Amino acid sequence: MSHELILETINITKNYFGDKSTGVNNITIQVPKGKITAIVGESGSGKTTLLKLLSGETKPDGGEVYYKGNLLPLRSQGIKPEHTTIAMVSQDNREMNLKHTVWDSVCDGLHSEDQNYRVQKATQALNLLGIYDLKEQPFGKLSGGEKQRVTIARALINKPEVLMLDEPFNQVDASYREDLQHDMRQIVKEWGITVLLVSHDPAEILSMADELIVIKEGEIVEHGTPEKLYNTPRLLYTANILVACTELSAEEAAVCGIKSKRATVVIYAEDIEIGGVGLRKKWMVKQVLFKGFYEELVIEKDEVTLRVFSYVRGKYKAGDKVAIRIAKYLEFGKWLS
Ligand SMILES: Nc1ncnc2c1ncn2[C@@H]1O[C@H](COP(=O)(O)OP(=O)(O)OP(=O)(O)O)[C@@H](O)[C@H]1O
Repeated sequence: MSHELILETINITKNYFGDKSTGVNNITIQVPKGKITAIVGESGSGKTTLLKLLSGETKPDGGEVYYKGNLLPLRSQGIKPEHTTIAMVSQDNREMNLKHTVWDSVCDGLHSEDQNYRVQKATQALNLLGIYDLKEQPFGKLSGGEKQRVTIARALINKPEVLMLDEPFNQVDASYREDLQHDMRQIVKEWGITVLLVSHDPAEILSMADELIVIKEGEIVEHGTPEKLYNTPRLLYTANILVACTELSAEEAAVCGIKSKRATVVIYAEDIEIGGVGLRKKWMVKQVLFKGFYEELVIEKDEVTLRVFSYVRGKYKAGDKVAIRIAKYLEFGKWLS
C-alpha cells in the first residue's frame, strides 16, 4: 500500500564522538503523512537523536532529511516557514519560561495576534488537555504530568503538520494517561497531524501507533504495524520491548512440553492457559500477585518459572498444583544441532 510521505531520511548519520558507538548510523526511513509512527528501542539506542534529526534540531554528520520532498533546513538557520509546521514536545521543557502562567505559556506558542482568536484557541487547547483550571498557575510550580500537558497544548495550538513527541505522557498519572492517549489519538487523526512518538511504554506504543520503527544501537532493525511486531516479531529484541515475556532455553522449553531446535523460546503470559481436561497438575503456584481485575500467578516446575494470568480472582493460592496448556510460543536465535 502506498502512502503520501511527509518526512524522509536518506542514510542519515549523527555520531556524537565521531565513532559509531553513539547516535544513529545510516538511517533511511519514510514517514507516512497522517500516521502515528512510534520509534522504539532500548535506552540509549538513538530514538531522541533520530527525532531531533527529523525536526531539524540536530544537523546530521551525513545523509539528508527531506520534508515534503525538500531538504529540511535546520532550526538554527532561522528558516521559519517550514518549521512552524513541525512542533516538538521534548522531555526537557527547555523552551518554557518557569514564571509564565499556564495561560501565557500556551498563548506564547500562538502565531496569531488576534485577541479573540487567541482566547478561543488557548481555551480549546487547555480544555482538551484537562488543564483549564490551572490557567493562572506559574509553569514552574506544576507537577511533572501537568507540565507535560501544558507543553502538548502549546504544541497542538497551531495545528502543526507534524508533531514530535518524546516520552509525552511518562509523568502523567496512570489514571489519566489512558484517556489522554485516547484523546490525543483522536485529535491528531481528526486534524490529520502526522505524529512521531518516542516512548518506553508498551501499552502506549501498541494502542497509539499505526507504525513502529525499532531501533537498536543506532540502526533500524525492524519495522511494521503494532499487530505484526507484537504477534510475529522477527527479533527477540523487539518482543522484549513490546511485551513482558518469559524467555527460555530449549532445555527449559522442554520442561513446558515444547520441543524446539532454536536457542530461545519466548512465551507471552496470555498464551498460557491454566487447567485443561485430562492434563496432570505438575506446576506449583509459588506466588499470586494482585493486579487489579486479574491475578498473575508465578508457577514453577523443575526450576523453570512461568508467569500466567488468572481472571478468576482468589481461585488459586501459593502451594496449589495446576496444569497448563501453552497455546502459542515464539522461537529465536541460532538453530541447535
Ligand atoms: N548531546 C549528546 N552528546 C553526547 N552524546 C550524546 C548526546 N545525546 C545523545 N548522546 C548519546 O547517543 C546515544 C543515543 O542517545 P539518545 O538520547 O538518542 O538515545 P535514546 O534511545 O533516546 O535513549 P533514552 O531512551 O534513554 O532517552 C547514547 O549513547 C547517548 O549517550
